[in-house]
Amino acid sequence: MTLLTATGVTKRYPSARRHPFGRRPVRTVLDAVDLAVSAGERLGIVGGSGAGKSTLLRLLLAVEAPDTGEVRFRGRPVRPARPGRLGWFRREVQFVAQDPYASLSPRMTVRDIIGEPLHCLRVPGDRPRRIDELLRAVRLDPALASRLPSALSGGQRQRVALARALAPRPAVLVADEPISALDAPVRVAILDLLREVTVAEGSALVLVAHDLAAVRRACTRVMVLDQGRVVESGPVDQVFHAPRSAVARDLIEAIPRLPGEVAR
Ligand SMILES: Nc1ncnc2c1ncn2[C@@H]1O[C@H](COP(=O)(O)OP(=O)(O)OP(=O)(O)O)[C@@H](O)[C@H]1O
Repeated sequence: MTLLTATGVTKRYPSARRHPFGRRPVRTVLDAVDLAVSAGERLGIVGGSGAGKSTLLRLLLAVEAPDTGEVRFRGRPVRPARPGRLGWFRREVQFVAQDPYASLSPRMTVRDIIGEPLHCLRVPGDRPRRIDELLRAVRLDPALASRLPSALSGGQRQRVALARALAPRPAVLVADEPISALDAPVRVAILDLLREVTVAEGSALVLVAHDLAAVRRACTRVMVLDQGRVVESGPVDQVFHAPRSAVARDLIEAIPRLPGEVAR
């Protein structure tokens, strides 16, 4: 079953003027991108810096609207709207940010952070029980539930962010470079957890990364972006072993080895 789709999405931004009184040139940052995420699927989006990955996520999350094309969830068009109006969509599509040092409220305990979307999105059910279940799912010691984020390591914070995103049982979890702010050994653990916990919770995953090895560890399918265009997509192993685009070949060459991972 197809859940989240982008059809022909294009995004343009004005860039710097070349002359003080000249017209502002417009840059196409995403160019007619198509994407479809099905239930239970784990899609990686890779590309170099400036390829348009974060812009694509902003469109998929209805934070920004595409200039042309559209985003749909279960066939229903999704566009940025007043906060209350997208509640149905926020329950279905949740987000894990890149930096767990910035994305968690410093004054809330772990328990309150994980419970916040249950409260804000009015998710029915036994909330304390769901929070305990999530703490177990992301393998956080229940003793940490009363701590503030400042008393947690980077990896523990990212586990909290993951538990919070999974709390409303989203159909799709979207993660933007969720390991880039973490130390190398912790990265592998978080990637493995992302894979395991999305399978266990029945959520599809969209994972943005610079690094094809990270996507290979967590995802089944990959889409390669370059200068706002999809240059290649397919099963991760196929792209990894027989890349068709120069960009995918370069990304494979640039792979920093994850600890415990053997070279191609
Ligand atoms: N609000 C904006 N206004 C103008 N230009 C923007 C805006 N947002 C993004 N861009 C430009 O769009 C291009 C793509 O940016 P984006 O952040 O989507 O790339 P990315 O693939 O996520 O890069 P990175 O891996 O470095 O985060 C960049 O050249 C960026 O400068």
